[in-house]
Order: sequence, then structure tokens, then C-alpha cells
Amino acid sequence: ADLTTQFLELPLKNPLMNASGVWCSVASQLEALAESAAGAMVSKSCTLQPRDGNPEPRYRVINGERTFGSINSMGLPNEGFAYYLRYAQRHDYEQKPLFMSISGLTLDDNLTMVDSLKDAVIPALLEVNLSCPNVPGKSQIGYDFDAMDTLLAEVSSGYQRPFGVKLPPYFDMAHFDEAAEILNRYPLVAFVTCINSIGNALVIDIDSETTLIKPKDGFGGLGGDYVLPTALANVNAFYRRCPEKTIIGCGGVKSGTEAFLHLLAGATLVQIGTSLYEEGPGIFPRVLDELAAIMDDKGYKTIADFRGKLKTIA
Ligand SMILES: O=C(O)c1[nH]c(=O)[nH]c(=O)c1I
Repeated sequence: ADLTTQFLELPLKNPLMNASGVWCSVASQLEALAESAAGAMVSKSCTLQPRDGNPEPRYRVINGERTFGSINSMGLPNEGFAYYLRYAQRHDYEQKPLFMSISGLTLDDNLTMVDSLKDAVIPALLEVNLSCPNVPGKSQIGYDFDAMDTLLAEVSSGYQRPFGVKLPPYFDMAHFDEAAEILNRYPLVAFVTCINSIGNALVIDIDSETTLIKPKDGFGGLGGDYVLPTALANVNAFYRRCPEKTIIGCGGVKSGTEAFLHLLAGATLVQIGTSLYEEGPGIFPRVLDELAAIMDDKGYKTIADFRGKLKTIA
């Protein structure tokens, strides 16, 4: 099977990449991703100034007879925008595309970062995170449609080149419609990444009768197996509603099977979070081999043979 693909006319060796926040916070991790088999990569969502984030424990896998997923309330810890811009300025774009994720604490901070990125004149692709669920006191822009509209208008006029957004999961058809209606008013929004973690879940340890993580009384973003059906729904909902935009799928990918499903649902690229956190960048060749085997079994030679071709029941 041929796993090559394209993203906004850029040729990629394959459709896999990391999810922002996982294995991408410091230079050594970014360099490991650059060396890995991933077709693309994204840096940790950054704020203008460095942040320590929330107190630990703030990330946990949820295990039974196997790992079902993860819960995190990192709290947007990052080295600050200038650090990731420095990495982006020395990244080898021939090796693979680099996305830079920003998640400013204020509209002004986001616009300041956007201006600096625009002036840096580098091929990094901008992913504006509208969906961090873990900064105490900050609600998610993705769930405030007026704030989302204002931010997209301001970033469009400030950046004046294609960019993308990282969306939270939506759970209601009216919300898919309203979010897509806003996105479709901004032609510079070239891609949409669905989904971020399912926010403010609560995982409890029965033996200790205690929450698994410390921040926010144990409330945190859910990832892994638990979120796959919601992730596929959001990928397909925006794939149907935003025909001019490219969809990046994220959520519940741990093998070739879930990568295939995200592509079938309409994703062009597929991000891996929880499973990458647990397995490391060695996950990429494994998932690529599994995806190629599925394509061979089904007689698909290229990703274009099945991408977006999800069938419904007549
Ligand atoms: O807590 C975090 O740092 C975090 N955690 C997530 O699950 N999604 C996000 O976008 C972020 I910015």
C-alpha cells in the first residue's frame, strides 16, 4: 500500500503525526519527532510566556485488564512562544511539515504570537487551539461561539495566510451546525483538527476512594479508547459541513484500525495522543505497518481510494 498523502498541497510520506501536547514540549522531544517515522508533527500549545502548569499528579492512564485511555489536567505547561519559534526556525521542513500550536491566555496574546509567526516567514503551519479544558478559570473558546467568531476574524486579518483550529468535541447537531457555520465564514481557516480531549471528566480510584489526578478536584480531559466514537463523529461532522476545508483527525488512535477509521470518516491526517504518550515515537512505524496491512487486505492501493468514503445504511 502507498501511504503517501498531501496536506494543503504539501507532500507527506504518510498521514500520521502526534497530537499537540504529547511528546512535543521540549527540544529533545521535538527532535525525536522530527527523526521519527511520523509524516508530520506539531509542537505543544504555547502561551506568550512560559508556564509551569498545574500541580502533579496531572496525567494518568486509566487501566483495567489493559489501558482504556488517559485523563490529564496539565494546565498548559510550556516553554513559551519564543522557545517554539526558535525550534520552528531551525526545523528541517524537507524532512516533514511542522505545525505550531498556540493557545494564548488572552485574545491579545494570541494576536501577538500570530504577528510574530507571520513576521518569522517560516513554513510552519499554525494550529490555533480553541479547546484547552484545563486552565483553571478559563473556559474553552470552542464552546463560546461569539469568542470563536471574534478570534477567527482577528487571526484571519492579522495572519493573512492559511491556518487551522483545534476544536473541542461537540455532542449536539446544532453545535456542529453552528461551529461549521462560523468556520465556513473564514476561508483562511484551511484545516480543522477534531478532537481535543473530552473535557472535565472524573476518574476515581476505588481502593483509595480518591481522584486519579490532583488539579481541579480531579476533573480533566479524557483521551484514548473512550473518545474514539466521539472523535470519529466530529471528524465526519466537519468533513460533511466544511467541504472546502481539510480535516485532521485526533482521538482514540492506537493502531492501524483507528487510523483507517479516521481516514474513512474524512480525515486527511491522523494525530496520536494517549498511545504516543505511553509507547513513544516507535508507535509510528507500528501503526503505519498496520494501516498498510489493512489497506492491502481491502485492496486499497492509496489513501485516496477510501478517504472520506464512509458508507451509511440506505
Ligand atoms: O492541560 C493541557 O495543557 C491541555 N490538555 C488537553 O487535553 N488539551 C489541551 O489543549 C491542553 I493546552
